[in-house]
Amino acid sequence: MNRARVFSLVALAALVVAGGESAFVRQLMPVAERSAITDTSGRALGLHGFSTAGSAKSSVDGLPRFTEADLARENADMGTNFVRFLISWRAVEPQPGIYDQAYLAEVETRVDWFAKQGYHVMLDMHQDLWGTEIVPGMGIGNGAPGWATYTDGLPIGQHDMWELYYLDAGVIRAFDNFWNTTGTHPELMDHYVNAWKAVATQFASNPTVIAYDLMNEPFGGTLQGPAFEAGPLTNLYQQSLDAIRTVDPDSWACLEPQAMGVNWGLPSGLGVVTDSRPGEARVAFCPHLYPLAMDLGGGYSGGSRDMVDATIASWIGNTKRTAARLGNVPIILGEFGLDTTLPGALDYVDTVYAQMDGIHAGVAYWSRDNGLWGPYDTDGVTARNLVAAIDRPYLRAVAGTLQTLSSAPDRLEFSFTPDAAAAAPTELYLPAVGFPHGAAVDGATIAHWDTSRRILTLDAPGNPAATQNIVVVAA
Ligand SMILES: CN(C)c1ccc(C(=O)NC[C@H]2N[C@H](CO)[C@@H](O)[C@@H]2O)cc1
Repeated sequence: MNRARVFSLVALAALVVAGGESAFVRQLMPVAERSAITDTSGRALGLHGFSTAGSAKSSVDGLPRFTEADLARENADMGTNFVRFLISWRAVEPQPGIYDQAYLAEVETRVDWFAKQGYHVMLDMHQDLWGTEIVPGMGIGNGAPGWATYTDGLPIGQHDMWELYYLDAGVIRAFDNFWNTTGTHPELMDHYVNAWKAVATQFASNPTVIAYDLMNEPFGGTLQGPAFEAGPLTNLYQQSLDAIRTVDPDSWACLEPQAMGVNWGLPSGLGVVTDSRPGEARVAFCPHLYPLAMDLGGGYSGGSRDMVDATIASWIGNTKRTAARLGNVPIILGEFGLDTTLPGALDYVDTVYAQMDGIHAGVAYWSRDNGLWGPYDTDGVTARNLVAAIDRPYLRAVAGTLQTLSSAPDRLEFSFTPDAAAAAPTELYLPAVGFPHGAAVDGATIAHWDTSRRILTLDAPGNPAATQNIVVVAA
């Protein structure tokens, strides 16, 4: 990325930070335990996986170029257990009020692939730059259907850097019409909400789908910062969750902040979304992390590394505060990723996963597509450097409340408060490279070691009342 582009984006971000959280609000942040995303056995889930896949943005059928064999390879190579699966409004609702049941069935076929491998699926209603029809036939954006695209004839230029399209009047207008900032298309948000209801109707009874990521990287058009996030964005999320709950009482709603600024470590002004379900709310906060300094091309080394580390520190603090404000909700890092040929790229990946361990956040790497950002070469088979970086020890599921977690290539250490009501045991994934002969465990007894899937299962603790401190090392 050239410097001019970076600084134009930073200037935009500066506009956003003005409306960010005040120091006074920060003082009020409650310091309380965040809830967890749980499975049907009541275990707190650790989620490691990929966004699958960017190829769905432009495919005719709206599905990613991803096969069951690709999933088997990913599971064998990296032991992942989670997928942020890209779907699109254009495919769900190709004509106003008409829902493509064949498409939803094709998505469910892929969900069943993940189910067979013991994965958890989050469906991501993906968009970038609004939709494919912002400039008919040019395939610039993705997500929204053509019938919901109203640029009102305002100009859209041509840019080498795709992000700069967000500055074009026609793109901004398409978003302004959707968010009803113009007041001329109040029907669009209603359609979006009902599209989510159609998706939730399809998957409400499918336990493999645990969450709905309500909108990818929302953009407010002329509305930026809290005016957008605490206004129409929170309103859309509330309406979407209310509609989902009429058919699906149990899936989590993952709320993304606006991408502008927040991806880069600035605070989010997202408002509280209430959950009508009986019992604990099932809302999660799902920001993305893309340090602007990484875009300077310096990768994760030298001065660029220092700036990236500062961004990560800011991002962690702001993310924790927003998750607390939303109701001490779980956190999923919905996207992070980079060109892994950049200097220090794998150190960056290690740093991000270590930081996510520290806040018990799930992680979906961007993305599962083949090539320089992904785990496999363009042939989809040859493993790239990223495979070894993502093949790392992690907690798949904890039969209680996680208190602390840290990991290294050949060690995983955690503490948790057991929940006697959990109907399944604590599980860990341990890669072959760090645990070639399995594991030795201090603080618990091993119930089972699945050598082929590399899953370690621990016995329930003898004294469930006490916090358990567990250290897992190579045997
Ligand atoms: C100016 N705005 C609104 C903007 C700028 C930059 C990004 C971005 O890089 N996003 C990071 C990655 N996320 C998408 C998929 O969700 C990928 O295409 C981007 O690389 C987003 C928004």
